[in-house]
Amino acid sequence: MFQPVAIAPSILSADFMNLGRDIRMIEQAGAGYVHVDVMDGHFVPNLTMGVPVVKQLAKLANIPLDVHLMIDNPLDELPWFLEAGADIACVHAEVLYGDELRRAVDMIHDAGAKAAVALKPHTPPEVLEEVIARLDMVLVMSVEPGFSGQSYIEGSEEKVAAVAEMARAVGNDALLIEVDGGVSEATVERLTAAGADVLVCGSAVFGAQDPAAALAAVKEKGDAARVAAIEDARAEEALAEEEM
Ligand SMILES: O=C(CO)[C@@H](O)[C@H](O)COP(=O)(O)O
Ligand SMILES: [Co+2]
Repeated sequence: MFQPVAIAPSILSADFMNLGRDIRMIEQAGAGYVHVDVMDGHFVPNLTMGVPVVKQLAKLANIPLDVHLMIDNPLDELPWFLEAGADIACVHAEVLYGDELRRAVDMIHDAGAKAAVALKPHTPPEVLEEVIARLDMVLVMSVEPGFSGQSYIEGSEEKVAAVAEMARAVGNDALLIEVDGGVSEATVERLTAAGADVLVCGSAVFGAQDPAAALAAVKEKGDAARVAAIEDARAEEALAEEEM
């Protein structure tokens, strides 16, 4: 069944002096989430925003906050971000060892939020094996985390397809797959055709002359590619049945 894609504009690329105005603008343009890039200067070489800003964003936004935690110590800091109002809390698999990934997912769910795990471009989806059945979202990074405005890493859509296959195999039909990094009108179609549900857009939206129109254009292309992928799959099924 067709489910429209959701756009999650990254507030990191917005005007920090006018966050309320920019949030209203993306809400009116049809954004599904506000993507919040928290960077600690350790896990990534950039320092962005912390708990007080997330708290203010939670007050401003009428759509869910999707908080991408690019931090070294998520188990220590998760409680603060959950308390601050993260609707989706997304931790990086690369800094969680042994049973820590499972504990992070439990901590997020116990706080009533949705649990997401992010994978850097070189992290294989197999690291999700133990938790994928219970996850609400997987974030596939299509650039090295740290900065907005980077170019999409070609082939990232293959990881999206691999995550979609893993979710199907464990029966997690509700899992959302989010893609983050270099998503634009030029890259969205291959991503949604591969199974992406949520598209983070930083520079493609806030760097455009008309951000609302840019958001709508990415969404329109993503939805169209999704419809086409469903139609292709149906046609293949019908052909296979005829041949039986
Ligand atoms: O998490 C990150 C970068 O680490 C992203 O959310 C970017 O901030 C998205 O920006 P664009 O690549 O869309 O410009
Ligand atoms: Co991000």
